[in-house]
Amino acid sequence: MLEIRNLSAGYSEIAVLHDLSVGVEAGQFVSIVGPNGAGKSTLFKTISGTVKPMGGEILFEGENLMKLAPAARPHLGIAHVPEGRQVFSSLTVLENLEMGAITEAGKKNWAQTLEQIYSWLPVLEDRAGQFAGTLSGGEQQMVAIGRGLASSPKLLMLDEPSMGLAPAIADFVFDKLMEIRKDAGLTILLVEQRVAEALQVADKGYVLETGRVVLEGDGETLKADDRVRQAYLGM
Ligand SMILES: Nc1ncnc2c1ncn2[C@@H]1O[C@H](COP(=O)(O)OP(=O)(O)OP(=O)(O)O)[C@@H](O)[C@H]1O
Repeated sequence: MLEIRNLSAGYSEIAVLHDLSVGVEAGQFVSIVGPNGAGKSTLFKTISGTVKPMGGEILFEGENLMKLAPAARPHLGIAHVPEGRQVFSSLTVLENLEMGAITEAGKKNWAQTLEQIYSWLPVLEDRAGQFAGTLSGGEQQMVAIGRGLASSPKLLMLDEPSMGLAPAIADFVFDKLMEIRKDAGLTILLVEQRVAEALQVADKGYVLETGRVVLEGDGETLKADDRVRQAYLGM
């Protein structure tokens, strides 16, 4: 579904991603883990189009994303749930979800999608009329995920959904992602600093360090890898 080949990207001529290749097949749950500053968010921004690549290729269902404006990419079925949630604070929960339904597929399936979002994340129905800025961090993360789902995507990209959340709430978010993926047959690309949890749920994982893929493999194997255990799991 998503094929990233030899990608280089960065800011003002300074490369942050170097010759990076990542593949995501339809229906897969793929996690990208790595320390602060490794380039995880930059990778997502390059896929979404807010960062311009310096070289390489990004293909989504065979289509060259680099030829498409950032605004066109959600319409192909790519949803980006950004780091730090970025909910619209002065809009209600429902209005935030509606903002996600900007794509043709999102508009067409809206009633059904909203029902499905509420069944996965009932707190959003309970708080539909509440201003998003007044929600807890965990609830705001649900809004951000719900807003991504509202576009009826094929690929849901989540940038550190556990950031700033208590461990129990973070676990809840991971469980929800598994449930949504199973129910909707959605493809998920996750960026996370919670390495153990992210690899636990993943079919495939990549370890990113200073903008390069240093390890890749299926989630279980990577979690058991000595280098991962020592560097990220404190074992
Ligand atoms: N707008 C920007 N302008 C210049 N440099 C940037 C910009 N955004 C990020 N960087 C730099 O790019 C590098 C990678 O940052 P990025 O946010 O992609 O890492 P990350 O792996 O997502 O980190 P974190 O887990 O802390 O969010 C860092 O050195 C960062 O300082």
